[in-house]
Formats: sequence, structure tokens, C-alpha cells
Amino acid sequence: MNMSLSSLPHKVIGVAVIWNEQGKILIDKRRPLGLHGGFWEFPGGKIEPGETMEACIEREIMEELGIVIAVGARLMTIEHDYTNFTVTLCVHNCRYLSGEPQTLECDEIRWVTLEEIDQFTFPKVNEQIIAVLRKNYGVN
Ligand SMILES: Nc1nc2c([nH]c(=O)n2[C@H]2C[C@H](O)[C@@H](COP(=O)(O)OP(=O)(O)OP(=O)(O)O)O2)c(=O)[nH]1
Ligand SMILES: [Mg+2]
Repeated sequence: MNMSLSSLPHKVIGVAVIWNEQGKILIDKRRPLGLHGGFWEFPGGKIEPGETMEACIEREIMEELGIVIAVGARLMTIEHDYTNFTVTLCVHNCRYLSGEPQTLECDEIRWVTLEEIDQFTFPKVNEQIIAVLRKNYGVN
């Protein structure tokens, strides 16, 4: 067992793959500073004590983008070790309901198709999410 890894902070993150009626997915560009500064991501954030994963994702998406979504089924769960912390990414399919997406906590927002998503730089671990989306919902 790796003692240093086991003593790192652990973050449980709710991650939203938000679909609109055109079959596009909402992605956001993180602000410039920090580990993933300037990378694109699926919006989401840390779960709070006592919160369900569904409530976490709904709350994070309202805080970050000012929109209302319906949180659907879990798409996948990813465990990943970064240098200074470990994460569990709980990725859910979600449906856009209402509100104009706003850059409340990010630099940019885009609605993209699965064909276009390769043009954006995500954290490496996100390749797993994109591969599953392609497999389940892609045209090829
Ligand atoms: N929301 C989101 N997080 C991701 C993705 N891919 C990925 O590796 N992560 C990681 C990077 C971040 O460290 C973490 C997201 O946490 P967060 O949005 O609360 O941002 P943060 O860690 O900067 O927040 P904080 O601890 O400083 O309060 O999960 C993704 O697609 N979406
Ligand atoms: Mg976040």
C-alpha cells in the first residue's frame, strides 16, 4: 500500500454531462489559475456533507452556470490520483431545463456535439468520459 497516496486529501466530485434538445453537451473552460486552469471540463464540483449526489450536481450547476437541470442516471464513476489529491468523479447524464448559461465561475461556455468535442483540451482523465459518451451516443 502506498502510504503517501492514502494520506492525500480526497475529493468526491459530481460531474454533469448536460444535454440540450439539439443533442449538444455543455462544457466550460476553467479559469486560468490552478492545476487545470484553462482546461475545458464538464461542469460540477465537490459534494457537501449530507448531500445526495443528485442535489450536489443540481446545486453546482446553478452556482457555476445559473441554469436548471434534471440530473439523470450515473454514466460512470472514475477514481483518479492527482499529485496532491485523489478524486472520485461521479458522472451523471443530465438534461438542460431552463435559464441562460452564464460564466459565473468559469471563463467560457460552449454547447458542443460529440464530433466537435475533440477540439477542446480536457484533463487527461476526461478521455474516459468522452470515450463512453462516443460509445453510447456517438454516430460512429
Ligand atoms: N467538474 C469537473 N471536475 C473535473 C473534471 N475532470 C477532472 O479531472 N476534474 C477534477 C479537477 C478538479 O480538481 C475537481 C473539480 O473540483 P472543483 O470544480 O470543485 O474545483 P476545484 O478542485 O478547483 O475546487 P476546490 O477544491 O479548489 O474548492 O475534479 C471534469 O470534467 N469536471
Ligand atoms: Mg467546479
